[in-house]
Amino acid sequence: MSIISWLFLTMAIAVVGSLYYFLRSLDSLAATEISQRMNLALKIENQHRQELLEEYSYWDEAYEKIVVEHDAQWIENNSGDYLLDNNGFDFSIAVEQGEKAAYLTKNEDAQRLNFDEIMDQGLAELMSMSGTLSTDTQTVSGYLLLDESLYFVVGGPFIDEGTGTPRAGSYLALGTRMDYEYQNMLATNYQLFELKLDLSIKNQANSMTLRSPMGNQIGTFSWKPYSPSRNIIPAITLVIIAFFLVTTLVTRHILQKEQANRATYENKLYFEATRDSLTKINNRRYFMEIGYKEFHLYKLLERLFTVVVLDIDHFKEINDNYGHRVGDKALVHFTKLCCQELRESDIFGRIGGEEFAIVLPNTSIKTAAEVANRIRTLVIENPLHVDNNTIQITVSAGIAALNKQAHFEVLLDQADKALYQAKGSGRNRVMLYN
Ligand SMILES: Nc1nc2c(ncn2[C@@H]2O[C@H](COP(=O)(O)OP(=O)(O)OP(=O)(O)O)[C@@H](O)[C@H]2O)c(=O)[nH]1
Repeated sequence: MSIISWLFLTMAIAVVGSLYYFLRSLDSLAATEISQRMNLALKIENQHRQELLEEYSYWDEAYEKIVVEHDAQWIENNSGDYLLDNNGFDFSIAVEQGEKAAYLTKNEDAQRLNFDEIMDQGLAELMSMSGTLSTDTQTVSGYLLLDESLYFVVGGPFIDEGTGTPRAGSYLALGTRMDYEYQNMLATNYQLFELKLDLSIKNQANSMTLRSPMGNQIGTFSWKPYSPSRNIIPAITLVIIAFFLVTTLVTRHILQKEQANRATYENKLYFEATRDSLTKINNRRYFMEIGYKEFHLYKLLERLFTVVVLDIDHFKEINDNYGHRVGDKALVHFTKLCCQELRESDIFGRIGGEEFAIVLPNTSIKTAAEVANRIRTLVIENPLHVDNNTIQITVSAGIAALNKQAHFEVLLDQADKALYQAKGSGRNRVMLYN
């Protein structure tokens, strides 16, 4: 795997790890918040119901009509339908003089309740707890299990409006059945999810225990923990995938561009190191390098191997008569003409100012002479046309073939000697070394 791939892998692990930690923390925070919200919900509901109870027990007329006058009609109307319907209670119960008399009104949902059951299942405790309180209202609340349903009950004595003191021997309690409707109301008002009341006693996460006035566990309220991660994960996953996709594409693009640049640069370097800058054919150094290798290979294989050295005749005159720029054009022109006569396998190079050499593998000295003569003829037939001048060029060539020479330079030197003879014999001719 490349360093980049390792880098990506490490980055991906770090991102996923951090995200996992972040989402876990988020979920845990949310779970704590929901649990706090649940506690607050029950506290607020408790407070609200206690305030309603206080309002009623501070009402002297209620005390007079219920405890003193026993006005059944008044009781029915005021602590009955009105109180229950308008404030969400399911029953109200007024107890007088240590249970001597009781007035119980209840709505349809609490029809099966009776006074004794309510007293037995916890109201007696509530009353005794109220009595021990030194507060003005002596209001107490608690959960009671009545007729297999859980009720939230608030209770306290009637209060003398004038003196503000509890009236001894009187007690008023209001109960709310914790039914589906009540749970629904809690869920909606306090943004809680999937609230469930369970009468079996379980100690589990995301739940709270409900206790009777005496502190006994009588039920469990559980809720669904809110997991923000579930909502965020698809979006985050998309963002991560998009991020890695874009990063991968951009990196790939940059690397490819870099590679292409490097390849172009290397090609350029290679070209500059091996080619003659004017004619673009092999320079002397590179010609000698590959010529040397081919020479030894063909010597080993005992195959035909010939070298031709070419030199433009009286080139100095071209320079002198038309200038160096035209001289350069003549060199390029000559090179192009030579190339027309050469094979792919031939090695052509500029080995001096106006001196060129060709390595002809698998070629006899006779064939090499034919090639050299074809070049010579082509050069004569194609004078250089420049700046309205027609410049006739001729070339002389010397040829040597591989036989017993130990080095490539020796062969080249022999071809050069033949060239010298060609020059000496009047130029524009091809001579063989012998
Ligand atoms: N324009 C141009 N001239 C060059 C270049 N390289 C060498 N020369 C010139 O080529 C000429 C070669 O002259 P000589 O060596 O006297 O040979 P010649 O005039 O060709 O005469 P022979 O070879 O004897 O036929 C010199 O004047 C060099 O300055 C080049 O790259 N461009």
